[in-house]
Amino acid sequence: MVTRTYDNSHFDESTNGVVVMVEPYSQKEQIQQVVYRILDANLDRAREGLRIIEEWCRFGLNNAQLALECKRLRQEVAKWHTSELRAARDTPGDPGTELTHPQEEERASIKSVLQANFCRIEEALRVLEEYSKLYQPNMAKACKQMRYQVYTLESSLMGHQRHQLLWRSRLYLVTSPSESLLNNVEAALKGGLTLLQYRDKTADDSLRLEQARKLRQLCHIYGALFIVNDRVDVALAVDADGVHLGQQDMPINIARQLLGSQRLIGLSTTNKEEMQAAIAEGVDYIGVGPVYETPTKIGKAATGLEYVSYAAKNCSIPWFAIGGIDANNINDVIDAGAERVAVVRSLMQAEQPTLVTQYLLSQLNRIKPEL
Ligand SMILES: Cc1ncc(COP(=O)(O)OP(=O)(O)O)c(N)n1
Ligand SMILES: Cc1nc(C(=O)O)sc1CCOP(=O)(O)O
Ligand SMILES: [Mg+2]
Repeated sequence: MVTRTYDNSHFDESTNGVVVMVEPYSQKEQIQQVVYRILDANLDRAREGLRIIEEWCRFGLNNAQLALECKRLRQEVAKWHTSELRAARDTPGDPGTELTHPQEEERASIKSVLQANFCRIEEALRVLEEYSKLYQPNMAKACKQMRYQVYTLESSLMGHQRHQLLWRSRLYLVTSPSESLLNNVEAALKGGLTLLQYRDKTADDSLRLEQARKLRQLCHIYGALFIVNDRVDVALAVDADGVHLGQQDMPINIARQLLGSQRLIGLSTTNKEEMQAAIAEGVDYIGVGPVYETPTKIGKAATGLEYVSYAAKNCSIPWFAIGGIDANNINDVIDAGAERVAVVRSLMQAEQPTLVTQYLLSQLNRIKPEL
């Protein structure tokens, strides 16, 4: 039976030139087909991932600039998706189509959808970069460039997401050491909390890291922002959304250099001068307090409601009234002009943190529900 020959190396002298049976493809061609299939599959993967991100930028964020950047990248990837590569596709013969990971079947939040798809695009571009070296070295160079452009897009989009959520957050839970730290925090997240700060002034670093990692994971599941108090190194180590600093902590410009422009930096302020300096230094939000004296921060004199009223009139960035605020006095703080508050004891010592979270949020949402 004669099928096909591709080169003279298949001529069999022992049979006097009678071709008995030849491989349908030479080994070189077979490898080439495999490379084409890999390129085709990963071009598809990168294009799909970019489309998923683009849809969020366009419909979720209404952000034309980010959507346009996705579209540009998608078209750039498409340019390399030639008919030659598409022709190598063999979906029925691909054992990978049945393989899914349980994590792919469920996503906890938009943030995880975006992160998973950025990973997918970046991986696909890395595969394309390596295999296209066997195909067209120009394509390898282009894929490398695109991968770096996707990293930049990821950083802008994730930074944008963080800032949006910060502006929308009205209640901020600052933790205190507790046996039921994770349970309390999860209960508050269930009540609608979107901003959490891990604060423990005495834990040793190994416990601090372990707790920070667990809290970050919880926040990730509930789509909330996770901030670390005082420690830029811990924030970076656990990939937190940002850090909260006080007037005596690391200077803002150094923290910014370490954290970059996409992570959040909050600063405590107790008077107008500190507020104006904080805004000038480019922090993302400030604490305004202590409104009332509080055993959680012994030795810091209360600023009273006047500073809250001043912040309401003069602060151009998100600010959180803090210090002694609870379900009984929150309306006084709101009446003085606060739209956002931060609490420790009210939630960390609550018997039902979910209900208290819901109550505090309901009071804060009475004013300007559109935030
Ligand atoms: C939201 C918020 N506001 C203020 C503080 C206090 O920060 P700081 O003055 O650095 O004091 P410590 O919390 O480090 O004791 C805060 N943590 N969060
Ligand atoms: C950690 C902290 N910082 C403050 C500041 O004004 O800078 S007040 C404060 C403690 C707030 O705790 P509670 O809600 O239990 O009163
Ligand atoms: Mg501090």
